[in-house]
Amino acid sequence: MDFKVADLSLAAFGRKEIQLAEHEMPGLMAVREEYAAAQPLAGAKIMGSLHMTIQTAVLIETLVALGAEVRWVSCNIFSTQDHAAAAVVVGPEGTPEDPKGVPVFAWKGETLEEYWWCTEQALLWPGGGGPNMILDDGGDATLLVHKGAEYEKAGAVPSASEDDPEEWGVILELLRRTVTPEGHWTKVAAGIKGVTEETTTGVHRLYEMFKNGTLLFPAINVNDSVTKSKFDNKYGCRHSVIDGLNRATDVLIGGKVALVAGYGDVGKGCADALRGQGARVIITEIDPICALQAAMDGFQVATLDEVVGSVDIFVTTTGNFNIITADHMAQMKHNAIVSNIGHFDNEIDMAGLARIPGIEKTEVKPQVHTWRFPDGKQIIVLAEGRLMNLGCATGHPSFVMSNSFTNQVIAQIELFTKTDDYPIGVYVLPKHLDEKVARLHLDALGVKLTKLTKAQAEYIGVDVEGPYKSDHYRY
Ligand SMILES: O=C(Nc1ccc2nc(N3CCOCC3)sc2c1)c1ccc(CN2C(=O)C=NC2=O)cc1
Repeated sequence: MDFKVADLSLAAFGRKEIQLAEHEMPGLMAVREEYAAAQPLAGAKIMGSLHMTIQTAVLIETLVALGAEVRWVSCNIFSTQDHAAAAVVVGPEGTPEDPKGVPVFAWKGETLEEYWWCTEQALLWPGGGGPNMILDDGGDATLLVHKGAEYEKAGAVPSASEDDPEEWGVILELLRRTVTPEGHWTKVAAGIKGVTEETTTGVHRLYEMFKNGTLLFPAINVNDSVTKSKFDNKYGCRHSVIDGLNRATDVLIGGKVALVAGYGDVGKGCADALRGQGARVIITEIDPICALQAAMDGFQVATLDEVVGSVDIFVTTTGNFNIITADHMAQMKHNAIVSNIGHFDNEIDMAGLARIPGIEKTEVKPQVHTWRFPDGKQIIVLAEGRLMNLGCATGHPSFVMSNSFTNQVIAQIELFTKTDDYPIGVYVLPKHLDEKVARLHLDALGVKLTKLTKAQAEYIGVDVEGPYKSDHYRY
């Protein structure tokens, strides 16, 4: 079995954490039980490009339990947990000397060249050919296959231009080495029944490809399942914003003033968590509906300029850029904590902060820095303005990922076993499957569902077994 990970001797530690995570991932364990006999993924050859963490290890081993052959890479050069990668390669039955698990090509701290080499390796099946399914997070695996096929059709690989990002040059170099006159990537693309995509970035790329007529196989947008995005954004961040703050600082949140920029699902989760810790929470918002919701939920809604000098803890959640500027940071209290948990890394103007004459940056510990101004006042910035729940903690907890990843498994089964029902296009899971994901998590929480009578179901125009809401219902 081919693989490349940091250190197989970490496998035993990884296996112990996988066993703990399985207990907190009831949806995946329930799917293993429900489908064990049917083996719906028998014959599936799944290439996965998704953060190689302990929780993802449980996802991988669920796909294998349902009959799939799997090859895996991480979708971020820093996100691999090396003990998770080692445990997946060794497998539950193997040893570091005799690994019996799944080929993984991932380690924490890959270079860009190594990252794309890993993706290429995971797309090459032993004995030739490629996968017949992709499980993607951010769209890099889908991109490589599409660009390879495109350049084989064009008969040439273009050169990167001056202002292209470095990564694009790395991808073109790989493609220059791997496209063939016989059509290596064209054949790989032709062998793929479909892709299931985890996140907004990858989903956006898929809709763009479908719109411009270049999408080569159908895709299921897992991100927009209610039991994925609502859980990641609201419940995941409600947990991990506190986790990140506590691991990074020993600040007592109770009694302090916390500002949450944005009151979408991420902001709602963060505001709820910070209020739960006893902070007085102020919200900033640009959207009148979200602002009204925040007011109805009992939060003060103000502008950052009005309150910047009285806040102890800042959390940005907007998905926009330059929410907290260098000028704002210059007005902050001494030792104010500044953090971002929004989708991108540019919500806090770190470049502007670094340009302040006389500013002094000091690392307190990894992912925690003080920035001292010439007047002696300093602020504490977490994860250098990047996602603080990933830089300072371990992202979302297992139970939240169980919801996301159960959607992935159900989407893989749907696309692999009912391919003819999915002509090339981008789909969301039908609502009854979204509801199924929720159902699979209820027993673990001791939830007892109430059943509709037939008359009640008819009264509201639904089946007794659901789906219970219209497709445009906002949960
Ligand atoms: O991105 C993830 N993780 C991550 C970890 C460390 C890290 N260090 C970085 N740098 C930047 C440059 O300077 C050096 C440090 S970037 C970075 C990213 C990530 C996302 C979702 C899930 C999904 N997930 C799980 O699988 C389990 N819980 C989750 O949230 C995982 C990791």
